[in-house]
Amino acid sequence: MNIPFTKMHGLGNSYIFVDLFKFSLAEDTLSDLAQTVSDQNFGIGSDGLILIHPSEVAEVGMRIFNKDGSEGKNCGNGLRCVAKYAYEEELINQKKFAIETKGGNVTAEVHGDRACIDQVTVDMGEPILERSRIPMQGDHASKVVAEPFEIEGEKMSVTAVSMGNPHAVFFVDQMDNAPLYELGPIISNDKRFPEGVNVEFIEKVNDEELHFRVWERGSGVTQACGTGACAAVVAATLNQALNQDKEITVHLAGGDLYITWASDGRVWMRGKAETTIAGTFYWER
Ligand SMILES: N[C@@H](CCC[C@H](N)C(=O)O)C(=O)O
Repeated sequence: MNIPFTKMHGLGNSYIFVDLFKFSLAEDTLSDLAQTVSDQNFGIGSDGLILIHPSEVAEVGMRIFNKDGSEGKNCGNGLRCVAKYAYEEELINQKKFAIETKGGNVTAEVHGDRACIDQVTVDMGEPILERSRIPMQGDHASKVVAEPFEIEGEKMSVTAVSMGNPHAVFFVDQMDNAPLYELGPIISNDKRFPEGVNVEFIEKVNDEELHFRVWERGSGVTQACGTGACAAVVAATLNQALNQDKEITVHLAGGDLYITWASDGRVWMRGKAETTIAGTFYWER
């Protein structure tokens, strides 16, 4: 099979995008395809696969598959790339439009000329804080804010936020000491999170900046995570480390994202989206 693709990234969080407005893929191939294209030796090399598809409830739809072939429900960096692609490729004519995800619909606005969209703002909607909707085990209606969390003998405290996908946020005094590789994969698969979880370590720099590192469910350490950056700002605000309504600069390994948790409850994300290669992937399953 010859599959036309575009490789794009948001701050180094890279995905192989297949445009299902122009090409079709069978449902039972998607998980294998995600694993194959993501492999840097046998495929193209990426953090996963994103499908851009026609939607009945929005102008365009997005599905995200992680590197291990599991399907996620949302992807902040992917959304900015989908918005750039949809506008540049003339799937959409207006600069502001809705995108369907399995974690809910969002609204994106592209900035720049059709030939070159360099920034995208996304209204990511309201964070979900009830434990059962993260989902996380325990008293279902309660919020998980600075809750004691013991793992591998380490006593930590967790704040859990869903941005359509689950995030467990941990604050550290110094990012260099964050146990990203040691505890990231263990927490991500811990049974307290029945669907797994994206794991973020956050260091507060000042009232307007956070340092951020992530272990993504299904993909491992990545350069950036857009939904994770949103969850981090929500978690920092809930822990009284930040004020609502202020744009916060989140410093990720691959660059900066600008996140606002507005007092009407909605989370806004602004940042870059970039295209690196387009081509054809030859795949024999
Ligand atoms: N990189 C993404 C999130 C991708 C999905 C995630 N690994 C999950 O399984 O929930 C982002 O930018 O938000």
